[in-house]
Amino acid sequence: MIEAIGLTKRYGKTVAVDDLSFTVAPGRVTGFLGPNGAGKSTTMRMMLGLDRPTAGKVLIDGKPYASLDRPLRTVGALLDAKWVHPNRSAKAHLEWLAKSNGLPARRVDDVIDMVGLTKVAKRRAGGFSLGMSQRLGIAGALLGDPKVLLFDEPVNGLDPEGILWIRRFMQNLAAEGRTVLVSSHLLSEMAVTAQDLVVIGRGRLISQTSTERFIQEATENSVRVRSPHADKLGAMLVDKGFTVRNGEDGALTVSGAGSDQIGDIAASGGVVLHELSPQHGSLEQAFMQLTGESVEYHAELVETGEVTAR
Ligand SMILES: Nc1ncnc2c1ncn2[C@@H]1O[C@H](COP(=O)(O)OP(=O)(O)OP(=O)(O)O)[C@@H](O)[C@H]1O
Repeated sequence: MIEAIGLTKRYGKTVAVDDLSFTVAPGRVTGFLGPNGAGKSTTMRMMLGLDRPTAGKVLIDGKPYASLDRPLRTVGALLDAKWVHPNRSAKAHLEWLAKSNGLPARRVDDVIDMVGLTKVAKRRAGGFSLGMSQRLGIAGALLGDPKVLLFDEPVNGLDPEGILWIRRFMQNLAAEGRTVLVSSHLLSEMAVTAQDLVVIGRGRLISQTSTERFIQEATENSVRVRSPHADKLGAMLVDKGFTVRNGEDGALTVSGAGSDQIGDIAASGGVVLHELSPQHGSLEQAFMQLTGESVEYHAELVETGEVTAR
C-alpha cells in the first residue's frame, strides 16, 4: 500500500507536485498517468526517498522510505533501466546490488530466472538491448522480494513483444498480492495494463478511479441520429434538456442522452429512425481533453498542417 498525503515538491518557482493525495492498493496494477512534465517521476522519486517533499509525505506500507528497515525488502523500483555499470555482467551487477543492500546472494539466480535472462546472465550489461536492460532493472527491483513495486515508464521505447512481456509481468506481480504502481503518459497503454488509475496534470490530482470507469466517463460522448423527422425529434430532445447539434448531412448529434433514451423518445413521438449510433472518442483524445488544461506544452495543428508548440 502506498499513501501520498498532501505531497508537494517545488523546484524554485516550479511546482512539480502540488498537494497530491492518493492511495495505491495491493493486489492490483495501478497506472500513474499524466502528460509529460506532470510530476510522475518527481512523485516516484519522493516515494523512494531520492527527493525530499517540500510539504506533505508519502508512506510505503505505513512508513516513510527513510524509516524502512531494509528498504529493498519493502519496495523495489525500476526508474532508469540504463543504470548499470556497462562492463559488469548482469549477474555481477545483481550480486553487487544484493551485497550492498544486505540481501542474500542466492536470490540473484532466482530473479535472473524470473525475468528470463539466464542465458545472458554472464554477458556485459553495457551491450544489452533496451528490452534486456529493462528485464535486468526489474530483476534488481525484485531482489528483496518486495511487496511494493514502482515502474517509471517501463515500456518506453520497447518493441511490441517487450511491451507485452512487461505488461504480463506486472499483472502477475499484482496477482501475487503486491502493490504495483506504473507510470505512463499513454492512456491506451494503461487501458490494457492497469485496473486502477491515478491521473495527474501539472502536479495536481485529476482523478483516482478504476480504469474501466475512467474510460467510460472520458469517452461517453454523443449519439448520432438520422431521421426523416429530424426537426421534430431535435425539438423533442431539446425539450427534455439534451444538447442537439445539426450536422451538415442532416444527422443530429445528441449529447447527454444514451441511445436507449433517444430511441424511447423517438418512439413516443412516432418518429422513424434511420440511424442511432453512439459515438466514442478515442482514448487519447479523451485523455487530452481531461488533462488539456494541465499540459505544459500543447501541440497545435496550424493551417499548414505543421505541428507547433505553444
Ligand atoms: N531537478 C529538477 N529541477 C527543476 N525542475 C525539475 C526537476 N525535476 C523535475 N522538474 C520539473 O518538475 C516538473 C515535473 O517533472 P517530472 O519529471 O516529475 O514529470 P513527469 O510527469 O515524470 O514527466 P515525464 O513523463 O516527461 O518524465 C517539470 O516541470 C520538470 O521540469
